[in-house]
Amino acid sequence: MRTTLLNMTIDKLVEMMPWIKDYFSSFGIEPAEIGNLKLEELGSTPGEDYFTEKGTSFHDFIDGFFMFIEQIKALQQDSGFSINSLTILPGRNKNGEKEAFLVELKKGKVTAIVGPTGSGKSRLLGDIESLAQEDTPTGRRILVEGRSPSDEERFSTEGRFIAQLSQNMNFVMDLSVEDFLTLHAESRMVDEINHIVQKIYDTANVLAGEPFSRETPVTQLSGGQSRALMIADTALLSPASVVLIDEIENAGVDKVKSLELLVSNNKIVLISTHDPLLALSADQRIVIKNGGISKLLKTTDDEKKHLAGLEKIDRKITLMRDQLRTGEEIDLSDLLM
Ligand SMILES: Nc1ncnc2c1ncn2[C@@H]1O[C@H](COP(=O)(O)OP(=O)(O)OP(=O)(O)O)[C@@H](O)[C@H]1O
Repeated sequence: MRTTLLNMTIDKLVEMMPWIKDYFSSFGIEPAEIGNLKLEELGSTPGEDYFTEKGTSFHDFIDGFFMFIEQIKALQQDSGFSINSLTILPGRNKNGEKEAFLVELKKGKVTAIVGPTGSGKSRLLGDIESLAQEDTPTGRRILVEGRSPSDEERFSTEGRFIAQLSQNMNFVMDLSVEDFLTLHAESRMVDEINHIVQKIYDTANVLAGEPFSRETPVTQLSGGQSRALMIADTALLSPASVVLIDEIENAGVDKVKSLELLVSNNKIVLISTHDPLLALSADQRIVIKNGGISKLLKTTDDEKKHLAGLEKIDRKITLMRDQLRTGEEIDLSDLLM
């Protein structure tokens, strides 16, 4: 790797690892001014004398450069804890009665949260998001890898391992989609920024019903487009290993594909939903009644067998909804009666 990097131009290195600009700056070197030069050529321009003046040598500068990369890579691996399991210890329902179930949530598995409106689905997501320790109305406790979370895990905003996609996504910054994704990729210190930005953008366009351009300001995206962008961003760039989703079905995104994308990235996914297709796509479902977890159901083989049929019905309804929106006549020909 050392030889490959020594043969790359400064421009290419900065494109791959924007954070290395800081290393050059610490030697008073502005990378943009020497962008065309290969790393190994810095021995002649600015030259050995320049490094001597800075109290070092070209050799030490290069050694430091590779050490800097190693350190940042180690930091990247540490940022965002990788979580294999969460446990929900029983709290109380709205009548103060104890919940009967302890629920384990495992990496790569989807859990649906179902129950009537106002029953407490969002509350459960909120308990998990805040890693509740008997300090919310439900009195639940959430364990991380079977132990109580540290204060840092609960309250630090750095390296949070839980991402929440809420029903309303409001962007406060007026950036284009491309600038927003680039900014996020830079802050995550990933290599190949352009590549990941393109991948998230392409994926978001597949998930969103109506396509959007990279130049669109994020504040002008429709509800469905902004959710699609955040889902793709969370799945492909966020270090979070737990993703909480509040009612994806009304968001105007391809819900099944969204779920597949999140699960394929080995995350713990919880989704509050009224949608049978989503609920049965999950591995298990928590039933909430009157503020408490009243049942924990594993998705049965029989239910899974019917998923394909359910998906067909769902596609038909989506098509009819689109026809309704665009003022076309609704095609009822192949509707099952
Ligand atoms: N165990 C509980 N004890 C006390 N209050 C609770 C409990 N569970 C939920 N609540 C409260 O009940 C209210 C409704 O809960 P919540 O918003 O979570 O319902 P929901 O199922 O998400 O509803 P919707 O389907 O309409 O989004 C909230 O104010 C919530 O804090």
